[in-house]
Amino acid sequence: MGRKSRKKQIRYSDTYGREMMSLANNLLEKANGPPLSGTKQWEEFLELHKLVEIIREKQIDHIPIETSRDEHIEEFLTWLKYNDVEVDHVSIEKFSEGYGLKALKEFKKEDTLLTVPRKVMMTVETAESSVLGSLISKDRVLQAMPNITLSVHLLCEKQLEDSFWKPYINILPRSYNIPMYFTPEELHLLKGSPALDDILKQYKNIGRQYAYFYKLFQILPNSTKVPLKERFLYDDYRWAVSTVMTRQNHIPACDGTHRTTSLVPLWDMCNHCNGVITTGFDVDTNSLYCLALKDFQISDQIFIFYGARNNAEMLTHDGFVYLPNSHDNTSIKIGISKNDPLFALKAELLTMLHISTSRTFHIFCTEIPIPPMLVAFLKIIVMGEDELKERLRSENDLNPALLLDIDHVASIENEIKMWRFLDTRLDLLLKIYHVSIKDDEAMLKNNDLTNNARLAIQLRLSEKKILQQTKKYGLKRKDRTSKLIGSDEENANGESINVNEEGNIPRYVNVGTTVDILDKSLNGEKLLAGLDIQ
Ligand SMILES: C[S@@+](CC[C@H](N)C(=O)[O-])C[C@H]1O[C@@H](n2cnc3c(N)ncnc32)[C@H](O)[C@@H]1O
Repeated sequence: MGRKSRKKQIRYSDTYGREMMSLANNLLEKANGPPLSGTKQWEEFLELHKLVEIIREKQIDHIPIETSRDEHIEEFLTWLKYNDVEVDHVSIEKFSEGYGLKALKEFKKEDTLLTVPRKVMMTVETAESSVLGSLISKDRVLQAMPNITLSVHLLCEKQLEDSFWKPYINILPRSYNIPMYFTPEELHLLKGSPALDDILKQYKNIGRQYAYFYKLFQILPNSTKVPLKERFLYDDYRWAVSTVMTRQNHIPACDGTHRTTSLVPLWDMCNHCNGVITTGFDVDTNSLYCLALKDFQISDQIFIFYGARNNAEMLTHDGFVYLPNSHDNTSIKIGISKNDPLFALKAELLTMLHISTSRTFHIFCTEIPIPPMLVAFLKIIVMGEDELKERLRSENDLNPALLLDIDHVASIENEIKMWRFLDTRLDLLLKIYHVSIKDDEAMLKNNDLTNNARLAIQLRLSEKKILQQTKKYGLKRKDRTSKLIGSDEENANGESINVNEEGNIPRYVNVGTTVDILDKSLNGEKLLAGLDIQ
């Protein structure tokens, strides 16, 4: 099928085999280490990376010369047609997002774009009935991890000259932009980003899996049909895992009892845009179907929506950063110190709201960036003893669940303290990046950046912008509270506390219920109701 290789059949020399086994043992031992964080995690990554690069260097001569994807498109379309996939209304073209589908006719919103029958899909079930089947029945890793099974299945089929899926495999990308392909310098640009932890874990996992399978394939009997004993390169495994990661879908298993992980030819040529999920599976026709998420004119690129992911997930699992991402968010970790004398009371109140005392929250790029759980957490973390005790008694209007409502003002002092607390936390997070938004914007103007470096900078910039917008939002709410209530005063800690005309600190305000205190001091203006925060 037009694939040329430098060496038709690789016969490993004894020296290569011995060296590789020693490197695989070393990699397995290192990658099996306990999870680390911070500087230790980065140092571990550098060690793993060094080892993996030694392995890649050793295998460089075994990497075949790949043909271009273009050369295989016609053959792929013929294969699809032969297997009952309707391909007359779309074509495969190159776009800025890589290859994608172009509309050859007008599609109205909700028209059927594609139907792909199960028989062309590569799934965990087809893996079980393939040359890999007997190994899956014995190996616990393959049994427990469907993505890995599908990746190894794909790799086996890639090695088999007579694979049913050869025309599909030939049009798959040759390489990816997911962070597993980044150099340490490119990854270092993500310092400060919460995404880095997941990315380094992903790198370690792939290293561990590669070493595990390398050893496993070496001890397979010579009679094995698994075609990976003779050739199992790190680059091949990384490619297979990346292919599955960026293209997989879940469909009902043949017997309908569970979902199975699958690769769906043609459907997986669609690139992503904002929207809603329009892909489903019709069990009657045993086909995946995909509807148009909007009108597409002739020659438009056909996009689908991959799902609500933030840009960190997009980069880690899909290899791109989507700048108009309406689901973008970033995470912020907050915990109550065990040394806080009010820890027990705060913990009790948080437990009533099913919030743990230390956790990660997501903040969004939406009009109200802060989710209800974080609102409650912020109110509780800055509460004084009396307020906590009163809330815990849940009397009158002080039901703890009200704390989840951003428009519920626990007390003016509490309101101001919570936004101030958040502001300090956000400042700290912004500082961890070491590079300002302005610097990032300037760096992105540099045309010499590698594609991976550009992606890393785009991600950290999008995260910082969310932190910055949230900071603005919090400060506006705090300032509005201060202005509406009266003059600013400072308590003994130098913190400003607001007093009303009578010189009292208003305590509890439920917007929409007990607004009397505010109504008195604000000439009837409702605090926080209808805030327009840009
Ligand atoms: C399911 S595949 C889509 C087909 C792919 N473009 C190809 O050439 O085979 C997903 C990959 O397409 C690319 N992609 C999809 N949507 C994108 C977007 N909006 N911007 C940039 N790249 C995108 C990413 O490389 C992603 O990993």
